[in-house]
Amino acid sequence: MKLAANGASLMFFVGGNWKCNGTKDSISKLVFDLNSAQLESDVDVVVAPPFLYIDQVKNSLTDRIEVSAQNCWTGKGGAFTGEISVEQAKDLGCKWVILGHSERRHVIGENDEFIGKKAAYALSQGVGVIACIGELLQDREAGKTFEVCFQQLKAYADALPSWDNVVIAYEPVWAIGTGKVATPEQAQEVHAALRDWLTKNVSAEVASKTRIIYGGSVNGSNSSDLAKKEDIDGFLVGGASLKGPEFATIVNSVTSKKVAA
Ligand SMILES: O=C(CO)COP(=O)(O)O
Repeated sequence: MKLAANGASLMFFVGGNWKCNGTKDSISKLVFDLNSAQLESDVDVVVAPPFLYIDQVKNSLTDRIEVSAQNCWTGKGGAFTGEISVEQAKDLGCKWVILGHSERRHVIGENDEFIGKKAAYALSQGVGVIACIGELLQDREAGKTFEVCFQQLKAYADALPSWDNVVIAYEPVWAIGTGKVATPEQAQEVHAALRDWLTKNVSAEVASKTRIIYGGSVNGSNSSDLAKKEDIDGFLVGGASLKGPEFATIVNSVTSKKVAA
């Protein structure tokens, strides 16, 4: 297991990104299943419901699991029709916000600068950032995986005053929702390169204490092999996080990490 600068191990982190899925009824069932699940204690567990259901989830979900927003506005609220401010997400009990997700970059059209602004503002309000990055299939095929990921990481580095409350989520776009998971070796290679980039461009301390989690077709069958890799500090899960028992299996894959350490 990767050690923080102070010698303590990095806490495994598993997030469930529910995306734009669910109804009051299906979410109530999912919360029931999560509340009934046995979760290993040494894992930070977070779920990100759609905004409209955050209050319902906060009011019914065990405190063992923290709640994240899936997006936020770049600054304080006001005359921004359709937007949600960090203050509002925090008011409903969100401790985290997912930013820079590939669906926001490539479907909605958000760019690095806009994402960086959001991240800096969220941190300034005491909300942790799950900072997503990842290359498209065409980038990987053109041998540009590192170049693209480093550029996205640099945009965060340029915008953020501190990395204290940040988790990096490496999510190769070709693996998201496709059932085509990165192999443990492919994911490890990028995670190690990202850590190395942080060492050289931010600091050795930030590199060793920042969790780098993997996302893209993670499920209950592939999570333990991925978790064994040294630089994989957890997961950001989409589809499989909509099934409580399977999400619990992914959370509990931390046990294979402990064996591998
Ligand atoms: O986008 C993801 C998590 O943010 C991953 O989605 P899937 O797990 O459905 O591939």
